[in-house]
Amino acid sequence: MRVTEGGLELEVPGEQTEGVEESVFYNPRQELNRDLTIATLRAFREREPRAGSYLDAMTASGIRGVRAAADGWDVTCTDVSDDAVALARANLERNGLEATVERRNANAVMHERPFDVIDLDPYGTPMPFADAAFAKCRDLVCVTATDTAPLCGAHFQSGVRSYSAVPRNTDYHTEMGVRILLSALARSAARFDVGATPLLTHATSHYVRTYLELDRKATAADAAIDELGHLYHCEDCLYREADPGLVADPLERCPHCDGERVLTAGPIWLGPIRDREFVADVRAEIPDEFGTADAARELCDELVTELDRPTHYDQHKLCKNWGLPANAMDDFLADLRAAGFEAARAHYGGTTFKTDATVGEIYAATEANLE
Ligand SMILES: C[S@@+](CC[C@H](N)C(=O)[O-])C[C@H]1O[C@@H](n2cnc3c(N)ncnc32)[C@H](O)[C@@H]1O
Repeated sequence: MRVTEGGLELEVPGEQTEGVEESVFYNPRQELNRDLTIATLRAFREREPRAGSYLDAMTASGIRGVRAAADGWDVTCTDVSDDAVALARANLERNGLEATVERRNANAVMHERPFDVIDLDPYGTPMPFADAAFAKCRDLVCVTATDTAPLCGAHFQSGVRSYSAVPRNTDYHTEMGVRILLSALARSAARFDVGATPLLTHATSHYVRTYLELDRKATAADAAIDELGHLYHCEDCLYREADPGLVADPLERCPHCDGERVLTAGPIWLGPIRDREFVADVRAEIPDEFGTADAARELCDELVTELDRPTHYDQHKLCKNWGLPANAMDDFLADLRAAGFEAARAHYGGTTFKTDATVGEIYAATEANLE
C-alpha cells in the first residue's frame, strides 16, 4: 500500500492499521517522531553547517533516509533484512532520490566509517547499537527506545540488563525512563572520550526519542558523567530527592514522613533533557505540510517551558491520595506560583507537572481551591 509522509510517497507492505504499535516496516504512529527528526536535522544543519552525511542505520521501508535525502543530506541506509533493503531502494527511486543502501549490520558499518549524523531506530532497546554509534560519529546521534517497561523499572531485571542502571517504577515512570536512557547513552559515549549532550528529548506514547550533540573530547565526556546521579523516592508519601554524583548515599528513612520504603534509582541523568534555544529552532523548522505539525509544535512549546527537574508529579494522583477533587490544571499551577514556587506542565501528559515544591508544600499551596 501507498503512504504519504512529509510530502513524499512510499510503498509499504501490508495493511497499515491506525493504532498498530509495531508494524514491521512502517509504523504510522511514529510519524511525529519522523517529522521532528526532519525538523531537528534542519535546525542542526543551521547550527553545524559542515554536517552533511546521515546514516539511517535501521532503515526498514527507507522512510527516514528518503525524507533526509529529499532535504539534501548525503544518506546511507542500512538494514539486515533483504526485504527492507529492496523496499528502501524502491522508495528512493520512486521519489527520484539517491542514497547508498546496504544490507549490512549497522554495528559493523558504524565502526568502519564516520558519519556526521547517525539515527538509531531499532525495535526495543537501542543499547546494542550505542557503542558503535559513538565510536566514530562526528556530530549528532539520534536515538529511539521503545522498551519503555524496562526503562521505567516496570520490567526491572530487563531494565538493569539493558541499561546497566537501577530503574525504579515510580509515579513519574516516563521521566524515569528518559533519564535512565540518557544516563546509559552518556556512559556509552564516555567510553570513547565523547561528551553527549541532549539537544532535544521527548517521551511520546510508547517510545523515548533523544538527539545527542557530540563533543569528541575527554573533558566533555567527564562533564557529561558529572550530570549523572541518583534519585531517592519514598513510596509512602512520594517524597523525592536528587543526589548528584556517581556514588549513592541512600536514605534509610524518608525525611518527610519517616517511612522506611525509600527506593534508590540510578545512575540517572540529572541534567537538562533539552536545550531550550535549540528546541525553539526546531519548532521554527516545522512546516504546515507536516502531518503532525500541530502536535509537533505543541510538544516543542511544552519542552521549552518545562522545568529542569528530574521528576514530575501527576495532579490527579496527588488529589486522589489526598481524597480531594482535582481542579483545572492552570488554576492548580497558578496557586503554586502564587505561593512562590516554580510550577509548569511536563510534556508527558495532561495532568503531569514539575515544581520545586515538596508534596507537603504542594498540598498547602493548593488545597484551599480543591475543596
Ligand atoms: C523499528 S524498524 C525501523 C523503522 C524505520 N526506521 C522507520 O522509521 O519506519 C527496525 C529495523 O531494524 C532492522 N535491524 C535489526 N537489527 C539490525 C542491525 N543489526 N543492523 C541494521 N538493521 C537492523 C530490522 O530489520 C528493521 O527493519
